[in-house]
Amino acid sequence: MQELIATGVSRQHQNFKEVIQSYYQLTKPRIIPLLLITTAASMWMASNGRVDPFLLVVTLLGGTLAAASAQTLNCIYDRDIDYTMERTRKRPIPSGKVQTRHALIFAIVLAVLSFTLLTVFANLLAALLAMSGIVFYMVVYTHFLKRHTTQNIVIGGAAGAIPALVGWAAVTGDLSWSAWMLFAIVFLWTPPHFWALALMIREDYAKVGIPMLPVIVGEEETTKQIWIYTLIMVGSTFLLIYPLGTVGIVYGAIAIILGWKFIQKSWQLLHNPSDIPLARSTFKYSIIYMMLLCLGIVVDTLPETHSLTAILVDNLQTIISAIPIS
Ligand code: HEM
Ligand SMILES: CC(C)=CCC/C(C)=C/CC/C(C)=C/COP(=O)(O)OP(=O)(O)O
Repeated sequence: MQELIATGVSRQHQNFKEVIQSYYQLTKPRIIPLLLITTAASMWMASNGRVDPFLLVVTLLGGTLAAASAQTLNCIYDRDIDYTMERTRKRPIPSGKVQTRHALIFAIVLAVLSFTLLTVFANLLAALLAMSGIVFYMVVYTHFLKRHTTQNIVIGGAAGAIPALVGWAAVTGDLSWSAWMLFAIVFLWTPPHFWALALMIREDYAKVGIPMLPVIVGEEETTKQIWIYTLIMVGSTFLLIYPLGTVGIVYGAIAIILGWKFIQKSWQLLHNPSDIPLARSTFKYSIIYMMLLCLGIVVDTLPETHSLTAILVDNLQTIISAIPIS
């Protein structure tokens, strides 16, 4: 009955549209697009810029269903703390809009649909990887780590990096160093992404006893960790160029500009650990960063970009000699 107290909403009083909206909210839909962007970038890399549109659609759909299932399971498991935290108490389960049992059925249906879709239209490896994402996020992150260690999101972050593997596997049927490299980039990006947010909402986590890093070690140590992870993560983005050679100079230029800005933000945060607007801006930037970096991968791997850069390089001599030097 406590489920119904948060907002006073009764299940009997929901119309069809509200029911659909409640199930939609269970999937934490705002996070899914970025997971799909990493999947898509990986597909572009794996296919040298020539992605089969049908495969792209089914893989992204399968990925969406898997992520939605994982998030729904997380909403079920965390319904007690979600009820207590300000930010999460209006979620469908703590607010009494969806019954736990129905949410569980919904999550299972989503997972089955995802597995079937990916197995039939992509391949078994992509399907198994998507399922491993659900299991890892649910069992390793949500059950074992989230409530027990400050390293929860460092290790648990691997779940959020799995979509990068799904994309590569869907195209090639196996995994390569480049797939693992994109996985590593998302993995290393997760701590700065999440800890910047956790600096803003640490009181909420403290209230429910979740040992997120800023709650346990304070702001200064957290910003130090954000700084270290940002440096390693930005450095790692260049390994896709050398030694892996999967992307080229267009991606390189984009990675330098985006990475420099991320480093600047983390540096500022390191010197102003209590600056909440700065933490917010770093969190928001982390999302834009990942979006644009993935876009950089897509643009770089397009055959048109290759032709254009080849023409530019061929004509570099002529272009340079045409520049008037006084
Ligand atoms: C263990 C790893 C991660 C944790 C703990 C985490 C945690 C969070 C939390 C708590 C929020 C705020 C959501 C809200 O206000 O309801 C958030 C927002 C967000 N996260 Fe993460 N995140 C993780 C990994 C990722 C990954 C891997 C991605 C995608 C590649 C991602 C993408 C996003 C996006 C796009 C938002 C903004 C949603 C909005 O517009 O409100 N996150 N994250
Ligand atoms: C391939 C596949 C299906 C992968 C799963 C990827 C996945 C669902 C990643 C989610 C990462 C994330 C937003 C965690 C927040 O959880 P939280 O419980 O800490 O957030 P909360 O405090 O908002 O509940």
